[in-house]
Amino acid sequence: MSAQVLSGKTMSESLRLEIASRVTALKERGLTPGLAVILVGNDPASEIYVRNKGNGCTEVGMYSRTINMPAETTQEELEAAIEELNADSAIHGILVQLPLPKHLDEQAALAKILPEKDVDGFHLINAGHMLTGTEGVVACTPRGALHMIKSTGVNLSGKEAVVIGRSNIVGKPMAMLLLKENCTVAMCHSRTQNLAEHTRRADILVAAVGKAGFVTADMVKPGAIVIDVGINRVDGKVKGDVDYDAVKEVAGWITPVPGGVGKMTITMLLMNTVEAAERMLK
Ligand SMILES: Nc1nc2c(c(=O)[nH]1)N[C@@H](CN(C=O)c1ccc(C(=O)N[C@@H](CCC(=O)O)C(=O)O)cc1)CN2
Repeated sequence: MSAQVLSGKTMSESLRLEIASRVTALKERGLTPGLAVILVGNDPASEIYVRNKGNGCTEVGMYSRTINMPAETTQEELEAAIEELNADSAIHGILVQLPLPKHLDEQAALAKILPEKDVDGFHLINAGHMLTGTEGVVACTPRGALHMIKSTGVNLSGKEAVVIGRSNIVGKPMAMLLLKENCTVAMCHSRTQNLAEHTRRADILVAAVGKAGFVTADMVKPGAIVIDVGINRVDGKVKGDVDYDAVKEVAGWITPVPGGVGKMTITMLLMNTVEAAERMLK
């Protein structure tokens, strides 16, 4: 039997209704949640994501501001822009769109964002909360992926989860979130030996590799939840890390690309921003 498709579009629509009603409640108390996005340079994909973030804010009734900075921006200029937003009471969430131009120090810039305004969850304080399982801001893509996994209704406790990819943005936080759900988690990466032996044991398989069609049907346990975080451009089309058509025939649940986890990323950013604003009133 073919897998059930977990639609990021459908889940985002209902989550955005919830976010919009929380924004309305905040506005009734005199606070309009505000998100600031810093974009350095003119990477075409980043420009689209940043525009979609602004449109998302408008859709749920939030205030948004985009700070466009030239590709030659210095570290000092970038950090000064962040400091200004830290001090701005109209802004509850700040994010620096990644990747940054090569000459800039990403970690140093992220460290300048006030942890309570870090709606990407990339600040070391929030990464530490993730590691210790304490309350902090959870990175948007893994948070969206976990929401999709939970939507299956499968009891995650004790299940085998395999995450392929060890990035700070997706792989590592994803593994921590699954660990918090009491999964037995394996993190696989480019040096992992006998990768398929690991993936075939997975009840939950998360692919964040960055290679189109990398996960093939023979690597998947029948009935598994397969979450595809990959966004690869092939011949002008967006493809995931999973060989979707073949894996769909083996898995129990699967996320499509496009229209899967990617769609949830911006929705979870809106969720993190409304939550940051709510914390201001507590
Ligand atoms: N500061 C950040 N930078 C980056 C993040 C992030 O979470 N914070 N993630 C990615 C880019 N990203 C958001 O910024 C993002 C990627 C993909 C999507 C999305 O909707 N994907 C669509 C397909 C999009 C396409 O056609 O290109 C989908 O999967 O349906 C949204 C946001 C790196 N940088």
